[in-house]
Amino acid sequence: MNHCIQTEGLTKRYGKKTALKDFTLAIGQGGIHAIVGSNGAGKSTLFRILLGVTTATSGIARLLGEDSRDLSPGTRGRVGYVNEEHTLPLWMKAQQITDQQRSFYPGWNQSIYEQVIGYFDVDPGQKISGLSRGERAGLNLSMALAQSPDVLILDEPTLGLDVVARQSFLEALMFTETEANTTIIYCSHQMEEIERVADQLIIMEKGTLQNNSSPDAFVERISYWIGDFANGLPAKGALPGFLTSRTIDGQHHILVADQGEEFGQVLKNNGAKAVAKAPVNLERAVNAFLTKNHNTPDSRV
Ligand SMILES: Nc1ncnc2c1ncn2[C@@H]1O[C@H](COP(=O)(O)OP(=O)(O)OP(=O)(O)O)[C@@H](O)[C@H]1O
Repeated sequence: MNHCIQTEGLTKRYGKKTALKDFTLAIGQGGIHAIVGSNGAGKSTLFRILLGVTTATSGIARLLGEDSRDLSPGTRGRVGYVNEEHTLPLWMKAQQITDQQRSFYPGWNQSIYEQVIGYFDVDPGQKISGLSRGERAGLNLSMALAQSPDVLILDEPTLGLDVVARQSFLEALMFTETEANTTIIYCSHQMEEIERVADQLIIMEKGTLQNNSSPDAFVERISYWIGDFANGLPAKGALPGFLTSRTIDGQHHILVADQGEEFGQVLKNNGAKAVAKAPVNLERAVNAFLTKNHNTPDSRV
C-alpha cells in the first residue's frame, strides 16, 4: 500500500529533551486524520520533520513515498500546510493573492476554490489587512484546497475563530473530503471538531504513538465505572488500565483503558460494595487518556 505519511522508529532529541521517541506511524491515502496530544506531545516536531524543515535524530520519515530529508520540488508542490496564524501578505487584495496562487499552481481547481470560499464572506476587492481572522482562515483554506494537494496538513487551523467561522471552516472541510481526493491531517485540541470531522484518531503522548484507529474504536477502548468503596479508592496499581478518577457524592468515578466487563469484578475484589458502568463520549475518553493518572476531587467528571 502507498502511504501518504510513514515514519519508522522516528526519534528527535533537543539536547536532553526527547520530542519524539521511536515513533512509528502509517497513514494511508484519503480521509481526515486527526492528531491530538497534550502540549509538548511532539505534534509540531513530527510535522517539521515530515516537511523537511528539521531532521530527525534517528529513524525514517516519508511523505508521499519520499524521504523527508530529501523532498523533491514536485513532492513539495503536492503538500499543503495551513497553521493557526493564517499568514498572508497584508497589503494584497483577496483577488490579487488568489490570482497569484492560481498562476503558481498548475493543478489549481477553480471550482473547489469557489465552493469553499462560498462558505465565507470574503469580498475579493478587500485588502487582507482588513479581513477578519475567520475570513483570512477561510481564504487560506480555500486557496490551500484549490491547489489540489495530495496531502493537506492543518495545524490548529481554527484557533481563535468564533463559532460561526469555525462552523464554516468545518463544513468546508467536510465538503472537500467528499469532492477532492486530498488526505487531510488535522491537528487540533478541539474535541467537538474532531468528533465531527475525523475518520481516524491519532493520539500522541510524550513523543509516542498511543492510538491510531477510528474515533469510535478509540471510545470502545475506554470504559467508565462508578464504584462505592467503603474504605476509599484502592491504590492505582491495583486497577489495570487506570486513567483517572474523581469523587462525586462519595462515589468514585473511574475511567480505565482496554478493560472488559470483568473490570467490575476487579473493583469488587478491591472493596467496592456496588459497581455501575456509565457511557463515555469521545471528549471524556480522550481527556482521560491525556490526563492519565490524575486524581481530582472535583465534582465534574
Ligand atoms: N527547537 C526546540 N528546542 C528545544 N526543545 C524543543 C524545540 N522544539 C520543540 N521542543 C520540545 O520538544 C517537545 C515537543 O514539542 P512540540 O512543539 O513538537 O509539541 P506539540 O505537540 O506541537 O505541542 P503544542 O500542542 O504545545 O504545540 C516539547 O517538550 C518542546 O519543548
